[in-house]
Amino acid sequence: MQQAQAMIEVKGLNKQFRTPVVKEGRFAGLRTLFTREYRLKEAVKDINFTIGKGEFVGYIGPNGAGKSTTIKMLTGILHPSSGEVKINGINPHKQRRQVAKRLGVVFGQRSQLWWDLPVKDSYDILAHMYKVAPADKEKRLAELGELLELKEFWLTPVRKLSLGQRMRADIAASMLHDPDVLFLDEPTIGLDVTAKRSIRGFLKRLNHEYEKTILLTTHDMDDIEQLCERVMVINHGELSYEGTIPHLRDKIGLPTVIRIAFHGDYRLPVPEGCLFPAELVLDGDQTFRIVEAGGQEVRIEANRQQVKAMDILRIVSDWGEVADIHMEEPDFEDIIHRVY
Ligand SMILES: Nc1ncnc2c1ncn2[C@@H]1O[C@H](COP(=O)(O)OP(=O)(O)OP(=O)(O)O)[C@@H](O)[C@H]1O
Repeated sequence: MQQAQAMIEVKGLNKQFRTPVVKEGRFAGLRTLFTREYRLKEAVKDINFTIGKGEFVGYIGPNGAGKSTTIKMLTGILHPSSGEVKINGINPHKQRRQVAKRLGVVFGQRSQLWWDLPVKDSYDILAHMYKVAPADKEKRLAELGELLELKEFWLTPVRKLSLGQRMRADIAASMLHDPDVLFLDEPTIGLDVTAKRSIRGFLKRLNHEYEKTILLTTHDMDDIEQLCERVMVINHGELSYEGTIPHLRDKIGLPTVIRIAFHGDYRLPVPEGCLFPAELVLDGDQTFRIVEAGGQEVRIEANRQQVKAMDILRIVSDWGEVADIHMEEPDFEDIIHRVY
């Protein structure tokens, strides 16, 4: 298999912050000023990863885990304490301007557009700042206008846009200079379900059709599940997981819940008066658990890596006449909660 061109390369990345220890008691302010005692905060510890061209990768972790610190080092805003970052072969700290040309950044919580100006005027200013040639600007705005459906609010001042429109306008702004890599920070925060769905649709198209490499930080696990093929989890400054979402599901191994409704009587293969949950061992050491049985419904839990859905169906059909069967895969939020 051909290896994708590396777009983001991070090797042995560390960032420590030195913050003054604040004294307590009388004259605390003065004593803090003069004692020069510092506390070291290791915000990012020996992080290594590579993101290939055209990948859509999630970067997640609890509050204060080190996500923003990493992104700031990737964009060249922060200088690493040690380690190396390359964006399409360029070092963002040493060649910040060249890297800025290759990067687009979207912050869900703040806009890069001018609040009182019509959307179109913000694009004129940004195109000028990024030195985008007028013909290229017109071509890109025509494409982005169609992709992100900007025309309906082209002449509206940014402060009058809905949050969903503002996010679309901001995504277009980040794309104006045709960057290779996009950093998205909470791009769907505060949006209603319809606006979220449309933003996710646009982001998918940017990734698939325009081959943009995207690194997404968010606390919205639906964004991650629906958009990212790969996820990196950072916790206390260290990468605690890196891989695909299905692999993460398998690794955490939360069970699938299966609800079976029976027509009429059914007989469970457990002793009379047995307390639930009851473990059942099948051929070949596979196990699943009957968690609850009441009325016409039985609830079981199984690890789908061990027990196939067809085996479960075959087994429960021996207990009685199955009227309905319903499977609930483990919730992604619950899986992530285990990783955090
Ligand atoms: N300039 C700074 N000076 C001192 N400590 C800092 C500084 N910036 C970040 N930190 C600390 O580094 C750690 C990582 O912070 P960071 O902002 O990277 O976390 P995060 O994962 O982005 O969190 P969130 O999800 O809340 O945005 C935190 O403990 C934070 O308090």
